[in-house]
Amino acid sequence: MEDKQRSILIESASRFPPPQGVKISYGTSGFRADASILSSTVFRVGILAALRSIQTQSVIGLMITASHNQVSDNGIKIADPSGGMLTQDWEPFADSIANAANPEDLVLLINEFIKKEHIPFGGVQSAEIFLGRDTRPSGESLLEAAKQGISSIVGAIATDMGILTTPQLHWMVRSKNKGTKVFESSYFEQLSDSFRCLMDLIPREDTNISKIVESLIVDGANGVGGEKLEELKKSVKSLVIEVRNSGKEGEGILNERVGADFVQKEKFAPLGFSEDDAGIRCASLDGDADRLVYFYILPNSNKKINLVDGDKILSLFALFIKQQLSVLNKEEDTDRPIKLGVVQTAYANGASTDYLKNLGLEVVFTPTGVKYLHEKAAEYDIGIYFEANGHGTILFSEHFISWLERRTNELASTFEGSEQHKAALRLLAISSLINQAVGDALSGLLLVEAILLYNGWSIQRWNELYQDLPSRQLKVKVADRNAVTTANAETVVVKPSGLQEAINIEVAKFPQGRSFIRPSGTEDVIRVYAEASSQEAADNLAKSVAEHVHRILG
Ligand SMILES: CC(=O)N[C@H]1[C@@H](OP(=O)(O)O)O[C@H](CO)[C@@H](O)[C@@H]1O
Ligand SMILES: [Mg+2]
Repeated sequence: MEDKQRSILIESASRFPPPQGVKISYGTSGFRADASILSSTVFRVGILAALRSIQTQSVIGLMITASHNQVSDNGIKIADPSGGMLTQDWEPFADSIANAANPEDLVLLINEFIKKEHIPFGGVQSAEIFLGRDTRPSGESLLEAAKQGISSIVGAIATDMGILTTPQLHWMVRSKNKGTKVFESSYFEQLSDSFRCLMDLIPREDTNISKIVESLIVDGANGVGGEKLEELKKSVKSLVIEVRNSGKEGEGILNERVGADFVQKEKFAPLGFSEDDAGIRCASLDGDADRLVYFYILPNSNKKINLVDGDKILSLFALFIKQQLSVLNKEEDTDRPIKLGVVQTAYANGASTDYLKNLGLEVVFTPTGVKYLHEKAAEYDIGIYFEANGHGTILFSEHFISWLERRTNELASTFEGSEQHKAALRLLAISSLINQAVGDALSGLLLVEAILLYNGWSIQRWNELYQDLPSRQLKVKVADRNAVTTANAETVVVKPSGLQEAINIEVAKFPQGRSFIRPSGTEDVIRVYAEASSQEAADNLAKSVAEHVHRILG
């Protein structure tokens, strides 16, 4: 490293001292903590992003958000050139620089890493980083810290893309690196055009549209998603969407008893909804709009809901895509079978997995965290992944898209307007509607709406695809959550010894029982999940497993 570069780094890093006595770690999706201790982390991630941009010769994204966490928290997520999450190989480096005690140690770590990764550092170099942030008040000063980190690498520039949802920023990074338009207006246009295309392909004669025309009510978690949905609404006139908790001044606090995480975990209507909404199709976004769940309020139930979670969104998508593929390939065999795969985590409700397998689909499991699901889904021609909490998308391989485009053109010239042609057009529209970079509540919502309209289904009909097994999630605070290691997509505890045996004994006591534990990657707790044939049984199983965790880990 040249002296000039070194002194810029030392000087700027000294303005962002790390918090004393706190270890910050790169979690399930980036760094997250109380906003007041994050400026040095964000500054250092700015440096990392610049190095990643130099190495990949591509634009990198930094999103300042703490998603569904409380408003006083914040965090930073990194988008790689494809628009996906930062490559896992770089996570240890992120961890180590975030915790470097002083500017000298920081420079040392950077130097070592540049050599190890053969980053073409020094001389003439350029790097560009797109920055986005959600609506948190701490976002502005953290944005400044990120900019300072970026500009402390010679040749690196930061481009502020403004207040965005996380998936919008990932989409922009992906688009920029593919050489397509990156404006926010282009994002909205792509979504609304492909949605309209799906609408136009609904067979008029057998739609039961009248059944579900009543408006959709969306809980925006008082965050950025509500605001953006108001924008998107303007160009999808065929949908009647009412946005509540939209983040407007005075409407409520970000993620406080609102949002997808609250709705999914509590199975209770968010603030701003009442018994008057009973039976109506409702959806909820999380604080940075990368999660989506649906629900409807049960009448006379004190705002209890039936939750239509990520597993059911996944099932709706998988069923529709499978149907379209079978129409497309009806008469002649294609040159090769199309590989359709579904990716879930251990948190997926067992009933959803059974349902998907009964449809004849290939279902695979990965550890928790979208980075794992996304990577796995990318192995298929069409890979559909969702976490139960509502984060997921559908990935179409480049190879499959090219094949589909060729096929669509062939069909247009031979069987224009045929069912096969329409199925091909629908699949193409889906590939453009659904975010290819990362799970996106806004694009997911439009696809759900399009499929419900196509099927003529109410939310109640959709919910009946299968019945969830009762489940319970608990958190247990322990001395050191990292003492737990797991295997088999986190379903088996390897360490500490004896714990898995204890869980097995509990599980065997309950019909349809299933339970697993794992250390959270975003909170300092052990998570316990249990499923059984009745709610009482699931609650009891979770409780007894939690007791073992407490006994063994203290
Ligand atoms: C059970 C659960 O919902 N876990 C969530 C949560 O991770 P944990 O590692 O469980 O804290 O936050 C992640 C990031 O949003 C999300 O990917 C994941 O699914
Ligand atoms: Mg989120």
